[in-house]
Amino acid sequence: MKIRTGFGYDVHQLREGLPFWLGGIQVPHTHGALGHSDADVLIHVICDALLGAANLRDIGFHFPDTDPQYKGIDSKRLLAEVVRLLRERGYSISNIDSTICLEQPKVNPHIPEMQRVLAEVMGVETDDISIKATTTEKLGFVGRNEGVAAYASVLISKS
Ligand SMILES: C[C@@](CO)(OP(=O)(O)O)[C@H](O)COP(=O)(O)OP(=O)(O)OC[C@H]1O[C@@H](n2ccc(N)nc2=O)[C@H](O)[C@@H]1O
Repeated sequence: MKIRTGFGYDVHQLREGLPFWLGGIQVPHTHGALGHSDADVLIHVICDALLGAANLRDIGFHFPDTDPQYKGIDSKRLLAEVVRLLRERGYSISNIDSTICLEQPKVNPHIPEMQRVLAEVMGVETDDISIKATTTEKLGFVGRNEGVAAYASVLISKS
């Protein structure tokens, strides 16, 4: 049995009037995330953690932000492809832990739905996906509501 860990980190700017996709759902807010795709920072860090665990480079390597086919793409499709890449190499996902760094809005009310949506995309149990949130006490770009950051760590295994 080979057990490997992976880690992901990503940031997106927040802009007024954009849709705020986070954890595979749209979160009601005055601002949304800016990006080439739907800019779902939580999905991106889970993708990077999974790719890193399997030593398959990173999300930008597989889905370049210069490629028109990814313009506005639903990041759940990127996640499904990353899971496919791991599965075809014999890896299974043990568990994921993540933290969203965001001053507002509160993420807690949306976490159960995010877990349900992401578990379905990845073919895992909701209990395998931990999602947490924190402010940065008004410090830095997150504290100034200029952006959203996220971190994820994963454990994958193959027999
Ligand atoms: C999801 C996508 C879909 O197109 O776009 P966004 O919606 O985030 O914009 C991309 O995969 C989002 O890739 P992401 O990796 O977050 O973007 P960037 O931070 O700009 O990095 C793009 C690529 O450049 C590489 N890179 C980045 C910084 C750096 N100093 N040197 C590098 O070689 C990274 O390894 C990555 O492969």
